Amino acid sequence: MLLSFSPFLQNPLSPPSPKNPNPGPRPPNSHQILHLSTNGDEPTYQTERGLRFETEGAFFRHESATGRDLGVLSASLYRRSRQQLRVLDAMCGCGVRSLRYLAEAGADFVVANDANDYHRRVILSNLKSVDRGCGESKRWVVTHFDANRILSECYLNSDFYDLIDVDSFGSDSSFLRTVFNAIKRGGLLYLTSTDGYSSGGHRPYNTLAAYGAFIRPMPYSNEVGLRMVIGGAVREASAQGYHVTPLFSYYSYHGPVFRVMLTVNRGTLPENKDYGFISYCNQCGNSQSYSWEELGQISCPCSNTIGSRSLVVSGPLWIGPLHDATHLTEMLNLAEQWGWVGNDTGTDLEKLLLQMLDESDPRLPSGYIKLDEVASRAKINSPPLKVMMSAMHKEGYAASRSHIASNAIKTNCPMMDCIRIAKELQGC
Ligand SMILES: C[S@@+](CC[C@H](N)C(=O)[O-])C[C@H]1O[C@@H](n2cnc3c(N)ncnc32)[C@H](O)[C@@H]1O
Repeated sequence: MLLSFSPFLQNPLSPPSPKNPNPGPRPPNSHQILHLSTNGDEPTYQTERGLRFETEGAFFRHESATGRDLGVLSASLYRRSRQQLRVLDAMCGCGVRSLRYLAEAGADFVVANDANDYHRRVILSNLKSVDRGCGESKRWVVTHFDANRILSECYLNSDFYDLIDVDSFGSDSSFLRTVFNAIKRGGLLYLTSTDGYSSGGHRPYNTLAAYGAFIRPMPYSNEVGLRMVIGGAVREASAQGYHVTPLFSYYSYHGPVFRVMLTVNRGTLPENKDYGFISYCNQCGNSQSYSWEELGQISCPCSNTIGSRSLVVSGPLWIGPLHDATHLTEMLNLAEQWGWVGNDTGTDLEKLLLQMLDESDPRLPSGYIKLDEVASRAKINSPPLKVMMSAMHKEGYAASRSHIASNAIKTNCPMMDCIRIAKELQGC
């Protein structure tokens, strides 16, 4: 049951006023016990981009630093263009993102929320560090609500956010019902899913039940995973009178993790032409995208039709661009300005952003072609990626690396021509 706050109580999310320094009533389901280190150990500290914070007992993964970097870059660009940034970090763990949105993106106000109030001491300690120990700040508040509840409260209190970060365990889909009503027009939604199993297409009916999309095994299932996350947001946004546009989409094999940054705007799109289906033909290796209107025409150049076992179809999912090239360029410029290019979080951010920019070429279709698959179909050794790409470019095809798979090419070159080019390169 959804509990709403009494109108006589302060909205738990509003910053404390000088008259009422208390950030709000404690949630009915939480308690005041602060769990300090029980074994007498010193708190464990981590450092990310020069910021020091505690993680004791809370969920924290160093491997997610790149995802946090990308989020902070987008948030900072938003802050610069809109002159304001109110963030709801709906599942903050130890509060590292909240800390980074405050310290690096210049957020004006952050709600650091995590259902688990066991983390309270750690989150408070981390956020206090942003004010250099000056005590409770007007710039942030720590809460311990279920994410769906806090998102619903935002709507009921007309308390809207410029950026909502949903960093859930597993699928993000159970938070999509409530999240749109808590976002400002033109605001940002940063979604994360760690459900790599569903995008693999091994249990399509389970995926259909959970996501409303029927997903079959395809060689580029990790890109399908990103398209599933965006597609879920497209569907739910549309049902609630909004539409979303991806700014960037990021897959990391640490997890695996699927992250997408979306802008949310009011109004459904009349056609939703980027929400459709992808087919993959196991016989010839070609993929194609289809709108809803084209559903009855699904077939393959090798004359496989939908009834055949080897032609599989996944969807509905996002079949449009994974990134906004202008936004990526701005992120790259900002990363350079901040001295963030280089390898200090384990991922070369410059290389990643450049790869994502290459992937933004509008001529490139959904999916990618793995060179192992080309080699196996051509019955030759796997061709070198750079040589293969350059040969494709010479023939006028669009071709780019994929940030998702190191030995794969995103291209509009049909598999038949990939095989021919690979053979020619090896003198076959
Ligand atoms: C993946 S972790 C978040 C990590 C954090 N954002 C970071 O970058 O380090 C997920 C967090 O969500 C919290 N959580 C799980 N279910 C939740 C829910 N329904 N509402 C709010 N928080 C939830 C967990 O306690 C956990 O700390």
